[in-house]
Amino acid sequence: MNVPPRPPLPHGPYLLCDDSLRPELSLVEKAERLLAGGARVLQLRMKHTPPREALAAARAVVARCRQAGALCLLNDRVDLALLADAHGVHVGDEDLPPEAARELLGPGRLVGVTARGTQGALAALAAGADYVGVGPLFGTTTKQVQAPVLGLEAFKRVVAQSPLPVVGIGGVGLANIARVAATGAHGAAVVSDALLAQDIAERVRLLAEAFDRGARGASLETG
Ligand SMILES: Cc1ncc(COP(=O)(O)OP(=O)(O)O)c(N)n1
Ligand SMILES: Cc1nc(C(=O)O)sc1CCOP(=O)(O)O
Ligand SMILES: [Mg+2]
Repeated sequence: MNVPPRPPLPHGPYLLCDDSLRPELSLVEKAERLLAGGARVLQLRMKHTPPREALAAARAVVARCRQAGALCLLNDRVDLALLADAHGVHVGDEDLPPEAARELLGPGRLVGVTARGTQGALAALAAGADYVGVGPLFGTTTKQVQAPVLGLEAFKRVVAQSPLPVVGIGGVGLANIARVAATGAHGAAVVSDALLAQDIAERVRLLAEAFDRGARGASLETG
């Protein structure tokens, strides 16, 4: 049986639709605003949503993403990704191992894995991952991360050495996303800078413009 190839991960801002910020907005409302700003990849991160509500939200958000031509990845939850027909998952050390995620999801969906450095990126490749989320790049208050802040220089080395596309995460926002893009990173994951903005859609547009500016600078540098 022919399985359609998994979609490529788009370059640029990688937006998290998270239930821990802006509780006055539903996850679907957050997703709609992120997508209205042109988000091309969205990760649905639900740490506080009960299972039945999470399944309904996953189905609704995946449907919105598909309508908008964007990818939807589920944070942690391989079961919800399958039930909601999402484009894939993102898993870290406290989740199912990436090999198991790949076994369940098959070859047609994306598996993203958290890495703290180059060794983690090499291990993720061996485990069948499609990309790595590398962080924390800068300080963040969105999550207590049990790993040191990398900073741009160390992050740039990981980008250069990683065999997989790298998405930077942690403290990324409009003030620094161009510099993240200038490292050659494939993407930059943003949670609070987008979701806490008064106009979420406009913030996503600005983040994408700034990422493109930084990436163009990087490609001029490398010829
Ligand atoms: C793109 C991206 N990178 C890293 C993470 C962190 O995932 P994880 O380590 O599993 O932590 P939680 O998000 O589950 O708290 C991510 N979500 N996305
Ligand atoms: C979910 C997550 N994972 C991280 C990691 O380093 O593994 S940092 C993080 C939160 C990022 O939020 P913000 O964009 O608001 O700083
Ligand atoms: Mg996780």
